[in-house]
Amino acid sequence: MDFEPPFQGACKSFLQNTTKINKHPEVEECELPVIDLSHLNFDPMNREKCINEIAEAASQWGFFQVVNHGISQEVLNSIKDEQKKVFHQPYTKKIAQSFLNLSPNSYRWGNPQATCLRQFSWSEAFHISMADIPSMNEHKSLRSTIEAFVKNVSDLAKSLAEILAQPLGIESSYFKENCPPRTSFLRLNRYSPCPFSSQVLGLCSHTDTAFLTIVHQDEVHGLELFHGGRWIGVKPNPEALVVNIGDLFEALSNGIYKSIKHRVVTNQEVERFSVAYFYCPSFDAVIQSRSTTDPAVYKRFTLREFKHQTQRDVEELGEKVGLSRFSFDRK
Ligand SMILES: C=C1C[C@]23C[C@@]1(O)CC[C@H]2[C@@]12CC[C@H](O)[C@@](C)(C(=O)O1)[C@H]2[C@@H]3C(=O)O
Ligand SMILES: O=C(O)CCC(=O)C(=O)O
Ligand SMILES: [Fe+2]
Repeated sequence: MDFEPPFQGACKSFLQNTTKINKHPEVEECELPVIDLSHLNFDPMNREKCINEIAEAASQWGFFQVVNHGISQEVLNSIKDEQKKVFHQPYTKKIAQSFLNLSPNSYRWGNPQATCLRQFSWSEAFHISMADIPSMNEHKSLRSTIEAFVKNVSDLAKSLAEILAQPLGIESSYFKENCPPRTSFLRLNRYSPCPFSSQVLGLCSHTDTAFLTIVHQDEVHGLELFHGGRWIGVKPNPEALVVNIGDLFEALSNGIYKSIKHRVVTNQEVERFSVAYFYCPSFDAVIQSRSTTDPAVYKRFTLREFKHQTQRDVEELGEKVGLSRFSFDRK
């Protein structure tokens, strides 16, 4: 059987191997907390209530949805159309570095370092650093759509981060100082239909390395999060964007906000697209709890140290270990 996209090394041999991972059990779908951001513009009482809802969701779920987020449906639809066009190009074209004029290794299919099926991701992605967008000259409509999306989503990410910082007593200038416009990045995801959907994940279980991530998912089910000891499916809501706390906010908040494991399951028939904006600081930003009352849960680290550790873990173990590497409790 020929596979589109092509498999190199790892996945091919995992699939030929008779050892199977457990079939993903049917999961329940949930309505994540939905927060109406228009309440932030109402009277102070409504605003306060909305801020509390956001902080509550970040600590109870690590995930929530936002509506009236300020990004038009037109921009969201056009990013999906543009995504479709680039992903539907032949693999050999996408893998060529000159394709979108991005930095090396921006396009990836699966994760070649996976050591077993559980770690494999049946998906392809473009990582687009903000610094690379101006060079996407040959794909003008993709570039202008991405610019329109980024203009809106970066403001939204900053506002949400500032709101989340308030109850922690973190000064509102923190994000302005630590997250210059070029340090965040976009990940365009495509999950192609998978003939082995009961065995292979679209994106293996992970937490995000960011302060927070904003995801626009299409109407195809796939995103699941680990909550209350089980996997729960996030029902696609076309009006909403999904927001999740990343590792950096969990550390900064001294574990109050939770960076939750999530994954994407595959589907046999239909392809699925999503776009994720990872709100990140500069590499040398120091991530450290500001709590004056509770002992620090995590050691102080820079994003550079965190990324190097993740890279080492992915190379040696096939997956990211994440924040527990920096925990004071680590045995
Ligand atoms: C193999 C891996 C790469 C990844 C960490 C992981 O163990 C599994 C998911 C990957 C992911 C997906 C979202 C983000 O793009 C990312 C930076 C993250 O935090 O988890 C990547 C990781 C990566 O590319 O290093
Ligand atoms: O595709 C999705 O819904 C989520 C993607 C994701 O978790 C990621 O890109 O980190
Ligand atoms: Fe993620």
